[in-house]
Amino acid sequence: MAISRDDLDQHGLIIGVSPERFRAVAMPLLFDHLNAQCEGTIAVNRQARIVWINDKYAQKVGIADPRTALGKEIEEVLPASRLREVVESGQPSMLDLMAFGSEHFVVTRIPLRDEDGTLVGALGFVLFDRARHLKPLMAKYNNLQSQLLATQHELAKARRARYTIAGFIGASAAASEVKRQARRAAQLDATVLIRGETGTGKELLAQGIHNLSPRANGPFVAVNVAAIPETLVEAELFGTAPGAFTGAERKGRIGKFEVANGGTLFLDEIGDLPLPLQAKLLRVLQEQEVEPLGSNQVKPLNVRVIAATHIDLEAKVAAGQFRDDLYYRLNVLALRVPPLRERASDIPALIEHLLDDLANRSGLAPLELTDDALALLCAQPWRGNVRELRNLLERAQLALDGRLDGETLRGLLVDPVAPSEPVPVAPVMASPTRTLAEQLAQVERQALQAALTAAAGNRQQAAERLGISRAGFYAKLAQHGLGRRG
Ligand SMILES: Nc1ncnc2c1ncn2[C@@H]1O[C@H](COP(=O)(O)OP(=O)(O)OP(=O)(O)O)[C@@H](O)[C@H]1O
Repeated sequence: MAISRDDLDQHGLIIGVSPERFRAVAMPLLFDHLNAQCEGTIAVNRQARIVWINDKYAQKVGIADPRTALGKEIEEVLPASRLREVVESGQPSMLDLMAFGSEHFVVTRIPLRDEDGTLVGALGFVLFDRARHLKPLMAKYNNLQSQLLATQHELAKARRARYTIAGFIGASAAASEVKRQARRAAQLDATVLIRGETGTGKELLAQGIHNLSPRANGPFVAVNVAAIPETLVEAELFGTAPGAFTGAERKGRIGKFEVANGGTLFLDEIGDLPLPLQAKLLRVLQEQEVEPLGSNQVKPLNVRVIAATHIDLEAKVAAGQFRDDLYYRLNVLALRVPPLRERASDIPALIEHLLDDLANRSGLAPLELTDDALALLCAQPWRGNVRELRNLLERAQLALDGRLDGETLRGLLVDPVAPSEPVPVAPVMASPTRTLAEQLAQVERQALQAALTAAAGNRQQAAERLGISRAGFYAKLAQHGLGRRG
């Protein structure tokens, strides 16, 4: 049965043909056309087993005799095929990319129904294979795909904590104590509250705790609560459900709690968390499940929270601005990071570390400090702590030609404090948990640093103050990792 000339009017339009007859004629034609034009055709039955495959397709996928494929489950021959979904859902998949080995085919899949409309199988056509027609498009697709993979890799890397507890530079009693507490916190899985002025290294320690904890392979996600507009904090932390909002949020957003699942969430400036959200955070911490905004479904979580603050949280609790139950929940393990002025003996080692780090990052040679510049640096109060010190050294490195002397430094400091009295060294507390050798080493290191500070960085004088030879002094500096500088 075909459409005859009598079925056409003078314009060539088909007339007087019933839709059933038209369909009966067109269907086999369409199939023949697709079969001939396409790069391959395959059919499966209701169980997604192959019932037919044309020679072209068989050849493309390396099957010498198409009959050997018959009866096999589709995935056995085409591992990435989604024909099974089509036979199960009855829905076509009009255009898709299907991977085969290192190639990608552009495919279309349609369900096959019998005369009663009952689903009996599915047909798959390879519209184009990558090699012949779609090279430019596929090159673009492959390029985007590899860019996506690289970005995902970068993101995962960025979410890995960079710092370790050992990377927290300082051997003063105060620095050693906070590192000891951080190591202990890494062994436990409880919530941690890190207190300390701005720039003292709270985030660095949080990363160090994460890195030393059993969660080290999970993500480390940092959120600065104070940096997010109040109206967005809830969505940022807990996420939003799809459809809960219009515009950009329509698709829903994954909250930072979910991003940190399996790892650690660092909540910086926790004191700035709006009161209504404090209740929600408390619930998340207690229940270990999150309910995205606009959703009525809870998602289970496994996140450790490390919070940090530079403000007097107890005063906020007393003023009714911070929930006391949340305060107690966060304060399970409390760490206080000392300000730099309480551990001035650590300044020379910190300077050395920061200069090396800046040199590594910039590709420039490390800045050389003269003895008077070092002494001047050691005498400053550093209200912005290590961050301020780092920023100053960075500015100096960019502005100067590899060498920083006292006079130039005075020009860079806002309100320079002259080095006069030696910076007091925090006393070492005798500890029953550390060995005698460790405690003696700590005292020795502090003595070296104090002598250096008192001698304004002059090593000969520092050695004399300590009553040891210059060579002996240098050997001890090296032994304590205080190295050469200036
Ligand atoms: N003990 C340290 N050893 C080495 N680098 C440090 C140390 N403390 C701080 N830094 C460096 O100083 C900078 C500030 O540290 P960090 O961001 O951890 O401070 P913070 O206390 O979290 O600051 P804020 O309260 O402002 O968020 C970072 O570049 C960090 O690497």
